Amino acid sequence: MLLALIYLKMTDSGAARKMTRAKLVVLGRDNCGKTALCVRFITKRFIGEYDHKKEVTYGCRKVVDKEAIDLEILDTVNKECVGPAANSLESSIKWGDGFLIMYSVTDRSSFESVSRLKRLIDHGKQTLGIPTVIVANKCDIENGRVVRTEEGQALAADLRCSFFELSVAESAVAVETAVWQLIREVRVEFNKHLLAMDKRSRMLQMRHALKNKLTRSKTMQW
Ligand SMILES: Nc1nc2c(ncn2[C@@H]2O[C@H](COP(=O)(O)OP(=O)(O)OP(=O)(O)O)[C@@H](O)[C@H]2O)c(=O)[nH]1
Repeated sequence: MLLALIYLKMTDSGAARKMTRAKLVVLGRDNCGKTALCVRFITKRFIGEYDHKKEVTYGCRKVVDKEAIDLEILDTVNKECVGPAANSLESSIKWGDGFLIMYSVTDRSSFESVSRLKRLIDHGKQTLGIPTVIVANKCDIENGRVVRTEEGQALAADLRCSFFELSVAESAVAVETAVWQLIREVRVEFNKHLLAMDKRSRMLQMRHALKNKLTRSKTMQW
């Protein structure tokens, strides 16, 4: 009874907290369409050619499921996993809350690098279940396709990631759907984390309150 009362008192004050910002990282082999996807998501426009060989972080505010969110989106450049590039990739992974791994259906080596990138994320975060979406791009180039849709689906199922096959060139909606899915998954993780923190802090408060109560009743007996 005493425990229940203390618990009720503490949960009364629990205000709903929302995720208001998130950091997303776009990974994938060169030329698979990472920059095109970031620009398409932010501006809704498709720009054919980009001249960037450096990492860029874009900032934007979007409303997803009626909740505003400030996003930082890191558009990485393709990195081999040796030397200083590996350190930079490691820090990008540590920085991010959610990951979008891209490949092009016209480039088998980009498809083959997906598993390696996912392993690096799992290793960098030291846990499984990090929000990760796999995007197969350039499905508009049907005659240049070398990776079948089913191969992408099977890989994503194997790695337990959401999967989208799309064309950044043809569909702003498809790009938005994929990035929104990632944001939703980041939100789920954020809420899980909050719950775990709340549970821990409630346990500590309960322990503290109980200790005080016991000390007081002992003092009264004297
Ligand atoms: N046909 C077609 N071309 C695309 C699509 N998305 C991107 N491209 C083209 O693919 C090329 C590479 O796109 P980027 O966005 O620069 O690719 P990236 O992954 O950022 O490349 P790096 O900066 O080298 O890492 C550009 O010529 C784009 O116009 C698509 O959906 N369909």
